[in-house]
Amino acid sequence: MAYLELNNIYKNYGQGDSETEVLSNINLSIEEGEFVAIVGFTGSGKTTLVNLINGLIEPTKGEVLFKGKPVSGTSHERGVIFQNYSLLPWLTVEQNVLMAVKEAFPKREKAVWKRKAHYYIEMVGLTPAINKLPKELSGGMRQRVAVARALSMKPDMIIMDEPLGALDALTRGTLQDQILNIWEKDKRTALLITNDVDEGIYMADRIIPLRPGPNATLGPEFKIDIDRPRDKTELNDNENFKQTRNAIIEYLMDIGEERKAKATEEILLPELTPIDFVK
Ligand SMILES: Nc1ncnc2c1ncn2[C@@H]1O[C@H](COP(=O)(O)OP(=O)(O)OP(=O)(O)O)[C@@H](O)[C@H]1O
Repeated sequence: MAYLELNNIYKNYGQGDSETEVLSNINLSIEEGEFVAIVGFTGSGKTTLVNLINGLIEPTKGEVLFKGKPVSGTSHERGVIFQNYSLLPWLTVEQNVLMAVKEAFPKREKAVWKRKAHYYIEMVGLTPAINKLPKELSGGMRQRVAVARALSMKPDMIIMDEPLGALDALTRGTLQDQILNIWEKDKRTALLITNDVDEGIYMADRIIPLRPGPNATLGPEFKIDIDRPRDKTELNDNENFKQTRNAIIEYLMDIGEERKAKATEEILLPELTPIDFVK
């Protein structure tokens, strides 16, 4: 039995004439302890996919199973790191993380909550900013709070919706390593949604492209056969990395071209002769 399973998922938005099928026949199976990355174009339905797995929305057709049971509603078992930091602006760094810890471990005592919160705040390097409000932090720091908050709930599965997209290269690299450390140390299962192929190759065991929508569906998977821990500086000289990267980029470019061709077809207007004006 797979840890997370998506079987024949379809998701439509709107009704009647304005109904659009955003996701079409999505099948995905992730084993316990795996790290899978989904790469996709802007607007292809990545967030819709995350929200379905998280239980925030329901599929129009098909089923999402987590540990063999249908997903219904959100759960602490699945921790999501969103692309916008979604922190509570009136709470400090410590309070934002504490709130999550309390929610995930309601029966523990205050000292345990504090210890857990401080552990994750330290891990993302924010101890010096522990009493600051979100508005006093940089974008990178806010995202680090969001990472600490999601991980502090000790979810069985970490789901990341382009969590690092807005960060500078250095902060992004540091956070990638912190997420990988946690994943490896605690043997979690992880799903990363990204538009950065290199990030996917550096972090994941498998990369699956999400073909552009409407009717977005998953493409063939690419296995990343590169030993861990991976060294970013050495990756560029790694033959396996180069080949995998080229294959994925070629595939994405091909489907990008297909999309462009389709777009041209779709905007062709019917022949309109303004008969009334010719008179
Ligand atoms: N609640 C909604 N109602 C109607 N349409 C929606 C809704 N949510 C998303 N969509 C549409 O579904 C499509 C996919 O959106 P989604 O946010 O899942 O894509 P995405 O790949 O995450 O985009 P981005 O990369 O820009 O974040 C878009 O065309 C979007 O306009």
